[in-house]
Amino acid sequence: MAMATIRVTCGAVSGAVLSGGRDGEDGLRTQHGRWLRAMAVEEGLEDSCERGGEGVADPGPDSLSNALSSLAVGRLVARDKEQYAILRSCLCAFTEYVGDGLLREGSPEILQNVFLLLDNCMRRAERGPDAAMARSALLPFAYSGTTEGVLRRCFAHAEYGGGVVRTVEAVWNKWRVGGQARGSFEEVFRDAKLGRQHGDRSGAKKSAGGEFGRDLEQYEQCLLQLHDLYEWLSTGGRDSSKAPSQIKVFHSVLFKTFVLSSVITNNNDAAGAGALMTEDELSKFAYCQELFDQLLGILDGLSEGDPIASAWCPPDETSRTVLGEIREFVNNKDLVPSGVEFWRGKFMQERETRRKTHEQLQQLRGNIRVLCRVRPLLGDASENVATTMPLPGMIRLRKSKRNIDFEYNSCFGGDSTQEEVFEEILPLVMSFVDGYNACIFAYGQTGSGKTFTMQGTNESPGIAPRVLHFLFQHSRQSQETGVERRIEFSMLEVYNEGVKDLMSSASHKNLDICALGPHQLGPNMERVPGLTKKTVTRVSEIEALIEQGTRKRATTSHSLNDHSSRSHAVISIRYCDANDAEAPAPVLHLVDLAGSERVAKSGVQGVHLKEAQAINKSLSALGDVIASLQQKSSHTPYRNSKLTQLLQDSLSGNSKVLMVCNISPEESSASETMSSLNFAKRANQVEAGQAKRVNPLNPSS
Ligand SMILES: Nc1ncnc2c1ncn2[C@@H]1O[C@H](COP(=O)(O)OP(=O)(O)OP(=O)(O)O)[C@@H](O)[C@H]1O
Repeated sequence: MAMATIRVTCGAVSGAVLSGGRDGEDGLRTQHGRWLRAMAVEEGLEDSCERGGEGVADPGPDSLSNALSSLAVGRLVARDKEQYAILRSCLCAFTEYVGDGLLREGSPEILQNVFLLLDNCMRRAERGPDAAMARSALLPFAYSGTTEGVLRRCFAHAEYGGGVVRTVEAVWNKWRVGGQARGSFEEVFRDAKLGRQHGDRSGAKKSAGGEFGRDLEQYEQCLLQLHDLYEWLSTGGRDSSKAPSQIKVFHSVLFKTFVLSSVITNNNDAAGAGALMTEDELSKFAYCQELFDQLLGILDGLSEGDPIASAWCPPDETSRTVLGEIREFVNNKDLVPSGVEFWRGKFMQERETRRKTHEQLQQLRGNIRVLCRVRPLLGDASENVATTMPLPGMIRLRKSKRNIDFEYNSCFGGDSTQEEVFEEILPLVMSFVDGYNACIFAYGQTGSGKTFTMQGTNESPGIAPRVLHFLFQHSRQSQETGVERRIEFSMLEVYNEGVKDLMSSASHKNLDICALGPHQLGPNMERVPGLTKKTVTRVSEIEALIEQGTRKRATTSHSLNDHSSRSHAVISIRYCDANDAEAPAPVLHLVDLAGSERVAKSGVQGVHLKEAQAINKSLSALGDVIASLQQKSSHTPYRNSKLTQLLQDSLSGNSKVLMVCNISPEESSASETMSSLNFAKRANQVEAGQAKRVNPLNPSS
């Protein structure tokens, strides 16, 4: 319905061109006819002018009107050379009028229509089945230096009203995108204004209704162009080689549409809601906005590698700002773009491929893998949430009204289960049973779910008990194939820079850490000599051991967590060859770090303040080690804390390492969350190198 109305209106535009608008001086039509006749003679088209019905003196309103309205709606029958020739003559005539300064204050419609047609010609010449013909017929004319000169003169007529200026600007911008014009619109416009010989702005001011009408006409043109572009973009079989030229058109149409839509909206608002628009105009306006949204939706969903996405690069800052505004404008609305699903699917597919490739590369380099887990909201469900997961593997943090995106190997939301998390770390556990050292450490603010993830509860067991269950299963299977395994379990804590054995029934005395460097420790040498190791043979023993260790572990209550761990807990599991006590066995460390919150925020004092300071010292030492590994420094400061001395074997390339970054979703925790996410990002960049098998317990794997 909307499209039919547009054609009628465009016909009226052409009619205005032919009748010379409101010029009325010495008869534009006569002059026009004179020019056209000369052109027609030059082109050898006298016959067709005569066929127009009004003789050679005037090519006839019908033929020209038809040709112009065809052009205006972008429906020119291209194969008709004759039509192009007439159009070309017509355009030449109008342009010459402008060039000769014959168009004065009385002729804004003509000026505007000339540019509409110019604009349309350029569009026709850039695409469509008859592009080649249109190009040869029109482009030399439209892109010629003469036209640039004419455009410059037109700026001098800017006082005809905002509508004309905007049309000129849109045409000019299109030229700039095509690399045809020199200088920016603003510069040329300013120059033209300075060089203007006469002109009375106030006298030439148009009524709001007049300008508004012209804006709508242009808007209709945009609508047609947008419609074509939308169809092209949303078709799966579109030809990607045409993407750059399509995007050029797209840029300028979007720009123009945006300018026009704000002008129309402003005009309408100024005159009272809906006052200037008829119902039909409103529906056109809405249709245009909808198309516009859909186009942007498609662009948003394009993957990085898509030729359109790479061509979609705003030419300068101004356009970038305009595009930013367009996006804001579109994002404010609650539209579900229909054609977007296809592109979204494609995008997700490509993203997944990219993620897998990236992961393979990380494995080759021996990067620390990072898994991020968001704790569900606890207690006050009305608290504002600062974290979302817009895409797989991505965490978005909203902080100080800004969105910051972080990408990791995998991310888990508040509704994730312990099973899902274990499934994600299973490849690492498989590597461990295959003979590699491994380390999983949980990092995060206090109360963010580290202990829940690493140890869990009886109802919802975490990583440690699940790993042990898995090892029991695995050892049973290998027994069937004649290989006997033994599982050794130890648990210690680093508390106030002392190392304590959590499995020992003896007094809670501190243990020493072997001073040898990471590559100096022999295969069966102990990093913590004297640490109790329990051989576990039954599933039922596991829970009891973990519970015993956890009971002994230092916890306290402070303002952020009722049962906060004030120490770093390390569970170490050895998977040994039961028949060969001398055979080197791989070790898996499961590290539940103490909370990384700032001392002031936890609100502790006295002895707990000392604990907090020790935690901060060791975590900042861990941060220094990570930074040094990330920067590949020649020296890594493992010795600065007990925690880093303990973890040096895992971080120095002897192990496969995975970090779980636990975060709290609440807005009030955004600063702590940000620092955890940054820490995890740095850790993810660490290339520790490929770990080697300690002992190929399973040579076939
Ligand atoms: N994914 C989850 N699902 C359900 N409850 C959770 C989850 N993560 C954490 N919790 C709950 O949140 C609270 C705090 O979790 P937890 O004690 O594991 O945090 P923490 O990071 O270990 O804290 P701290 O560093 O102070 O020891 C606990 O009551 C825990 O049960």
